[in-house]
Amino acid sequence: MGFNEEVLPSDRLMSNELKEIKENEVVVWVDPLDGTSEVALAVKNKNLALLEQVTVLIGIAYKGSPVAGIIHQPYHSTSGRTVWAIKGCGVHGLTPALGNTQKVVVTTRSHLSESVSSALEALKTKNLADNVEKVGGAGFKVLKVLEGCAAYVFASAGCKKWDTCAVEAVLTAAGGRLTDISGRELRYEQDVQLNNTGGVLATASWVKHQDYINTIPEEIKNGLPEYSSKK
Ligand SMILES: Nc1ncnc2c1ncn2[C@@H]1O[C@H](COP(=O)(O)O)[C@@H](O)[C@H]1OP(=O)(O)O
Ligand SMILES: [Mg+2]
Repeated sequence: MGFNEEVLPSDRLMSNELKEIKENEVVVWVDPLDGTSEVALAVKNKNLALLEQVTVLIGIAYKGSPVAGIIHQPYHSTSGRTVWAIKGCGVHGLTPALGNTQKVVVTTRSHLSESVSSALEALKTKNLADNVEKVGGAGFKVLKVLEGCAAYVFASAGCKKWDTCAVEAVLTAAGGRLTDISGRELRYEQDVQLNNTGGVLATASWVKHQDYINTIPEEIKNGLPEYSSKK
């Protein structure tokens, strides 16, 4: 990727801050097919309803933080939809929910483990999860959070930076938050570890992210350390 230096510096409308961006400070994280297991299952079982859970994710990070994201959902309704956000410019393609009567938590459909189940049980006891829905894909789960679910909880490693960059940008623009399950920020520099080894916790704007972090037991958090090297 490169900038067309003949065009950008001559654009008088562009702020100095934008002109000073260096190429190596920008990383684009792409997941061309998020929800791979769901595609496979949809084909195998001829269950086309599962295709709704498939998304294409494009996230742009600047100095390690997501600043823009696109979540394209090709099988939404009859013609698909594209939900996108740029930092400071709001969310487009969907109107984020401002609250809900129930706190529904979405989690993995195909990568369930003991730590995921234990984290969900702990959240239930503190009334942070009235119901749990198991659906596929990081993109689809964050769309569910934007549309009225309280949180997306994945207390397990395995999810990658390309699964979370775009969705974090869109969720943050809607007032929500996405971190690992210990509350650590996810980093998106080009040499960062690819796996989100600390799990994923995404919350809607109308719940307290910190309540979810405080409630997930320490032994689960300790079982999901973060590594600094590229994995
Ligand atoms: N153990 C794993 N191995 C590979 N990918 C994983 C794993 N766990 C999660 N993911 C990725 O994170 C996304 C969210 O996980 P889940 O649907 O299980 O909640 C998945 O769609 C998958 O991306 P992908 O479908 O692009 O391979
Ligand atoms: Mg993916």
